[in-house]
Amino acid sequence: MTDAPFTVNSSAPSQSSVVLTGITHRYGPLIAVDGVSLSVAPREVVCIVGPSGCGKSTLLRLISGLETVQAGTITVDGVPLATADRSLPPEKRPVGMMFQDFALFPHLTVAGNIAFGQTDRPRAERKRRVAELLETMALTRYADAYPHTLSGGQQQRVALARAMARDPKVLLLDEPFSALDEQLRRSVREEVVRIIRASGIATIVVTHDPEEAMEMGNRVVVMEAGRIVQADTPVNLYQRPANSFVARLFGEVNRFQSTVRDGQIVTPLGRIQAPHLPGGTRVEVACRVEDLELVPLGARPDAVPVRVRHSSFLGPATRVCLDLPGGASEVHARLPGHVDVRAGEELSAAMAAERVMVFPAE
Ligand SMILES: Nc1ncnc2c1ncn2[C@@H]1O[C@H](COP(=O)(O)OP(=O)(O)OP(=O)(O)O)[C@@H](O)[C@H]1O
Repeated sequence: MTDAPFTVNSSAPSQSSVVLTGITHRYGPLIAVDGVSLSVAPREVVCIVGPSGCGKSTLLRLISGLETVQAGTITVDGVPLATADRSLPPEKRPVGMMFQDFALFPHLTVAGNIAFGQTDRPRAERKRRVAELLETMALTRYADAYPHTLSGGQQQRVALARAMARDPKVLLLDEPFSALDEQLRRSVREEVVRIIRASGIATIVVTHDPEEAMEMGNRVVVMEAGRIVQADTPVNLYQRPANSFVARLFGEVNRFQSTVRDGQIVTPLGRIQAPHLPGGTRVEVACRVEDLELVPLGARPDAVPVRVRHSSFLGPATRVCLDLPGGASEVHARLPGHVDVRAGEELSAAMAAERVMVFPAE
């Protein structure tokens, strides 16, 4: 059984580049960001993930200066960018931002788009930087093309080049791949991550896609209702989620409400040992669908008889919907590959005990 940790670790290991401390932001009566503290180290890619409206974009807008800080502080390399009293204008911040619709200027060429905003640099230096970025992004031969003549992936790289053109200390990417179709998204994502990692710029990516967050981030920050619920490595988020919300964000789970009695928790899928929890504690037991084991009926004494309601072949896995005894509720299992089970078939199901999660009942 996994003990769910309730602490929130949102600090980067060392030498933080971006540090947010106690950021709270309201829109009228609505608290969009609620006491967020977060550090991102140089070379680190941190992904912020959470449902629509949880405050992800507001956080990015506060760092970039598009929104004024009301409470808390934001520093980059120890230099304050914004407090409730003082604020650097967006153009003075060492921050590059890329938006979900790329926001390229249609009347400027690719080179013109990348050069935009570098007016504080001598012309020769600006040209050199644009040429360098065109090469990094494999866009040199499109330098004089206009954005509408480029593919989605190419436009994406122009937008990234523009965000990187002023050599920012921090890159902010807001839903960077949502305008791309599914097939293109994966390859462009890999490309973008490679470029970002090679640049060494501390990067914050906002996404609502947990898989994207896990794939891109050294650390993933989960937000819910304006707060950080957990900030951790993808492995820890999956294996030791702080609560049921985080567990469900990173995969489908079977959930049961129960109460601890005599150091045990009884669920429809068997008993779980919980010697450290006081009797009477209300808990939620969660078991990922891939951690529900199916064996022939009667093959294991600790398994519970179930009846297949239906199954779906998904390519890499087969998802099986099962009725529990009495038909009162259903559970789901996800088995690797193609598994030939038929509706009505009787099997036994058991939770992989070492991976069952127990949370305080919500
Ligand atoms: N300018 C604004 N005025 C009033 N309310 C706003 C404003 N911008 C955002 N909000 C509200 O603040 C909350 C947080 O919004 P935010 O855009 O930061 O969330 P999000 O997590 O980025 O959502 P999404 O994934 O849908 O973009 C939401 O309830 C939103 O409706």
